[in-house]
Amino acid sequence: MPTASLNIDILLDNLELAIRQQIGERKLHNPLLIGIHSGGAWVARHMHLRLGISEPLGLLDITFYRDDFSQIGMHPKVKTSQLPPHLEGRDIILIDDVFYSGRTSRAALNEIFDYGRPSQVVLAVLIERNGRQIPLQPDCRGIRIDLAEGQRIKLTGPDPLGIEIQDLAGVAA
Ligand SMILES: O=c1cc[nH]c(=O)[nH]1
Repeated sequence: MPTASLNIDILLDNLELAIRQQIGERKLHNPLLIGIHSGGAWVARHMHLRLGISEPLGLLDITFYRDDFSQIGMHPKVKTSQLPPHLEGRDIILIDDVFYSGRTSRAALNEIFDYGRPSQVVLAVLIERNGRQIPLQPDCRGIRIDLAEGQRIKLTGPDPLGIEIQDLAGVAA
């Protein structure tokens, strides 16, 4: 059972504003938007439209870059990464839905740097929650929330329809 719901449109508005500020402050030139599969891809699609960027959106599947890859089973569901061949010197806005431990962002950065050496990378997330495990943090966020132990953020599809804070104790296994 959800204990609270978050308004997606308000979070998307906040994130768009925060990204526009970063573009100005850091003087991002012709930024390339990259969404992390799967939750980051829909957020990135919204930002891509809202910011009116004509270059196709980049998409990143971090499965092979996960630090727990050896433990995630024999048949991981892998989507293809779609990135321009040259990231050298580019200004990149890397987008995810939820920032939690920081490990997904670490994996995404490693993959990006294997394609080339960007000039700048800005990390933008719809929701930043507590629980960081490594020294990375987003530059832009739609909201920052502190969850209690045993709570999680659940995005309900499609696209998504809703964002709920759930008590894990109330979620069927
Ligand atoms: O590398 C990663 C990415 C997400 N979650 C993990 O535990 N490790």
